[in-house]
Amino acid sequence: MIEFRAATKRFDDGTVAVNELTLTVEPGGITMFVGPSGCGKTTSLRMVNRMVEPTSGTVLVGGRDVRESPRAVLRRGIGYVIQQTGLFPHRTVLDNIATVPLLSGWPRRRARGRAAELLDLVGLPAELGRRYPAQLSGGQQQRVGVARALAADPPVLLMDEPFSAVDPVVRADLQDELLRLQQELDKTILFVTHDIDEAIKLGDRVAVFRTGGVLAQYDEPAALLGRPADDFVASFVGRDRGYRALGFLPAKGVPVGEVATVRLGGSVAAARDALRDGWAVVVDEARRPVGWVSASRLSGVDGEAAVSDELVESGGSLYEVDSPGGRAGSLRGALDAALSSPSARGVAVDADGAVVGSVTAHDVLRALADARQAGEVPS
Ligand SMILES: Nc1ncnc2c1ncn2[C@@H]1O[C@H](COP(=O)(O)OP(=O)(O)OP(=O)(O)O)[C@@H](O)[C@H]1O
Repeated sequence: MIEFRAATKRFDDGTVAVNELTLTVEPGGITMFVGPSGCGKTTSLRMVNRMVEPTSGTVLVGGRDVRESPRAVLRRGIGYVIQQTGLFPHRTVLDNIATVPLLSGWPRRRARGRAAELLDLVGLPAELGRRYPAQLSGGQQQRVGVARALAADPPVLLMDEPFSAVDPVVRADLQDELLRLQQELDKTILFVTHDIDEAIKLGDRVAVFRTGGVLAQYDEPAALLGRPADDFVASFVGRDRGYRALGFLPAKGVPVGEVATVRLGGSVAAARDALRDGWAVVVDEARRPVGWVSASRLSGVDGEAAVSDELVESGGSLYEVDSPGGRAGSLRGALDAALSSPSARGVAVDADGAVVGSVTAHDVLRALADARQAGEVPS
C-alpha cells in the first residue's frame, strides 16, 4: 500500500534525515514509526504526502510513485493529523471538520452532515460542533483533528505525534478510541511517536529508527519485545520487555480456579464461613467484584453486622477470560491480576465483568512454561 524504496532525504545543509529507507506498509493496519528525537520519523512520514521530496529513491502509494500525482490529488486520499491540530481558530468545530469536503466541492449541507457524523464517530457530543477550537479541551481538539482528517474518507491516514500534547489519562483514552475507530474504518495508518509504549500498544507493526535516519528494526510488537535486532533496539524498547511481551500471549491456557465470593451487604458471619485461605471476593448484585474481605479485617466484627464498604480492601487489576463477545485477556493481564491482588489471587471476570474465578502467579507461569514447551511462544 505504501512503499519506501531506498528513500533518502538530505537537506540543503547536508543533514541526512532519512537514509535509504526501504519498508512496505501493509494496507489496513497501523504502522508505527518510533525512535529518538531527530531520527527522521517526521521526514519519512512527510515523504508520503509530498510535504518533503526524497533526494533519491522513491515512495509509492497504492503502487504509484507519489511524484506522478499532483500534490492536491495525492493529499485528497491521505488524511494528516498533527500534534498542534492545525484547526482554524475562527471557524466552528463543524466547519473545521467540513474543510476538505468543502474544498472538494461538496454542497455545504452535505459537508456539514458528514462533519456531524464524524463528530459522533470520534466520540464528541453534537453540541460541540457549534463551538470554536479554543473552547475545547486539548483532548477534544485532537479528536476534532482526527475527524477532520477522516472527512474525505481517505484510505491513508498520516498521524504525527497526534497525542503528545495531552495528559497521560486523556492520551490513553485517545489511543483506545483510535483502536476502536480503526476496527470500524480499517484505514492504512502511519503513526509517528517517540513513545515506545504507544508504539507497542497501537502498532500492528513498528519501525524503530536510530539517529541518522536508519531503520533499525521493522517488526510486530511482540517480536520487537521478544527478539530485538540489536543492543540499540533492546535498550530503546526498554526495561521489563520480557514481562511486557506476555501482553501478546493469550491467557486461555491458564486454569481458572474457584474463588470464594460474598455479597456486599451480606452478613459478616456468612462472610466468615465463606472465606477460603482467609480471603473472599466481595461482589455486587451482578457478581461484579468490588474488593476483598479477609479474616483479619473481619476479626472482632459482630457477626450480625453487614459487609460494608469499610470492611472491603480494594482489589487488584482484573483480567478477562476468553468468553463469547469478550476480549480475552493476556498472560500479562492474568499475572498482573495475581500480583496486584491483596490475596495473591487474581480475579478473573467474564465479558460482563462478573467474577468467574481466580488465578495465582504460579498458575500463570506454569501456563507460560506449557505454552513454551508446546512451541506456542515465539522464540
Ligand atoms: N528543513 C530542514 N532542514 C535541515 N534539517 C532538517 C530539516 N527538517 C528536519 N531536519 C533535520 O533532519 C533530522 C530528522 O528530523 P525529523 O523531524 O524527521 O526527526 P524526528 O525523528 O521526527 O524528530 P522528533 O521526534 O524530534 O520530531 C533532524 O536532524 C532535523 O534536525
